[in-house]
Amino acid sequence: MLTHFIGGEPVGAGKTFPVHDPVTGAVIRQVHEADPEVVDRAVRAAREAARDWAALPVGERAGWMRRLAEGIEARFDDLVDAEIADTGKPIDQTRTLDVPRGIANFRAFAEIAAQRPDDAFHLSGVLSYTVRRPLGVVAVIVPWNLPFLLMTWKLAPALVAGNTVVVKPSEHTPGSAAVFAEICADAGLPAGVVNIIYGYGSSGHLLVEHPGVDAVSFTGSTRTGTAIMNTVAGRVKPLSFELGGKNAGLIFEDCRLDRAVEGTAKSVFTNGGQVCLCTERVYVQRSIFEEFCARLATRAQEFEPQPMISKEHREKVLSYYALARSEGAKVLTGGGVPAFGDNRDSGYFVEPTVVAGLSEWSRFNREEIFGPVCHVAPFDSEAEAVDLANGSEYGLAATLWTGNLDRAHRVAQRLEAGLVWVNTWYLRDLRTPFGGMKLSGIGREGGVQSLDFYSQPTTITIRLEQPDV
Ligand SMILES: NC(=O)c1ccc[n+]([C@@H]2O[C@H](COP(=O)([O-])OP(=O)(O)OC[C@H]3O[C@@H](n4cnc5c(N)ncnc54)[C@H](O)[C@@H]3O)[C@@H](O)[C@H]2O)c1
Ligand SMILES: O=C/C=C/C=C(\O)C(=O)O
Repeated sequence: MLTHFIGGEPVGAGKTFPVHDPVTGAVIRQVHEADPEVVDRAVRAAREAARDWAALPVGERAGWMRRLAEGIEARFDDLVDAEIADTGKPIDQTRTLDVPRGIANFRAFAEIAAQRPDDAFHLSGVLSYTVRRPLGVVAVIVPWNLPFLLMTWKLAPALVAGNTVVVKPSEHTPGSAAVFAEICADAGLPAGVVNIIYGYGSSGHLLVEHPGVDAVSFTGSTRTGTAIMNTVAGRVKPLSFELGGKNAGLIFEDCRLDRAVEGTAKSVFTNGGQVCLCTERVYVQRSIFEEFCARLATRAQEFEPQPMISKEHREKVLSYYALARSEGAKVLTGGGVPAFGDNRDSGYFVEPTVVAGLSEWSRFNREEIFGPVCHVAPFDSEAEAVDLANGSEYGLAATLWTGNLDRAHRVAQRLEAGLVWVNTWYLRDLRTPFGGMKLSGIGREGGVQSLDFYSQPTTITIRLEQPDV
């Protein structure tokens, strides 16, 4: 039974809900669900801890971040196990991406914060400088696809900037957050600096609307982002939103085809397509279209299927497979449910899928699916490729494959996306701005952009005595 972590203590109040193993569908844990009383208790604990935490020198908070990174290292295997149990992710990915990024997130923000200078401006005897102070209590609401990576990506900068936090992980993936609560307690982190509560969207709603919450940092769907924005509008709480995507991949005839096929396959099928950065629209220059499609379809068949997070999400993805057919698509590979002949048949798997032949205006090509699936379409000119990529209401990420350096820069700078990868995908430098345009989000996190969101400046202006010379 997982209990909330509030004021440094386990709190086991409230109703409970089950978490399922996506590989087999079996119930693997029961978790307490945060009701209004629990949410209030967590926010109060965070408020009580806020003043002392904010008063620590940033170097000391950076020291805490390094200790948390060490704590994660010490519990590495437990975190891997918890993450795999809740998500069914491949162990290789969990050991090389999800958990290491938790460590890297704390280390990176410790350095960035400790080294950041404040601004100062001097002009004609007027000196202005800024001091930054934390926002107070930040609600951190995160999804199920990269649970530990995304939680720590927000926690580290929020904490090092001097805020205290109440985190609500996804109802599907509380396990790694529960291990992290133990890490905070074992490290001796002051009580109330990190509070973790569990529950569905209804618990998240109670948290963001609580008057003791000063700001909301949210990663999840555009639909939930809209709901949160409405909830907090009356109190004009600062929001950071990392939302959905409908990301394009552009494959030019001058690319290294083997790398483009492999990279595109990874960008479509990694984590079962359940990464906001995954490619769902692939545009290929006509001269190499047939060959590229054939090779991508072959590569899709080799991918070890990863389960969808839940029965409902699997139904959603399968409904898009059906939609593709009803909208007139040609299915190049997949489109169904794999049969294993063992207990995985009661899990939440779908086949990696590639389809073609749909209009840009089809629902399939406009809506985020969040599964191991893409649509492939040909283009004739660079200008057309850019227009096709930009013809989406989303603007999170884009990937382009070309051997022409001029083209790479020209196209990358014209794409309406917060992130553009050239001849690679999901390669990260944690100091860079991360986030999306249009329906994909508000603001950027990463590096000093995170510190800017999780703090607010006061500008102090002083008229200096003019020297008598
Ligand atoms: N841009 C990014 O960096 C990024 C990263 C990962 C995932 N995502 C997006 O996340 C989505 C998949 O995750 P999901 O299905 O868990 O998203 P979701 O929006 O359904 O849920 C995200 C979180 O919000 C909570 N929540 C739901 N309703 C709420 C409400 N009314 N008020 C407050 N909290 C509420 C959920 O319980 C969960 O913890 C996809 O759209 C994906 O693109 C974006
Ligand atoms: O599913 C979305 C992935 C988001 C990734 C990050 O926020 C990151 O790598 O920092």
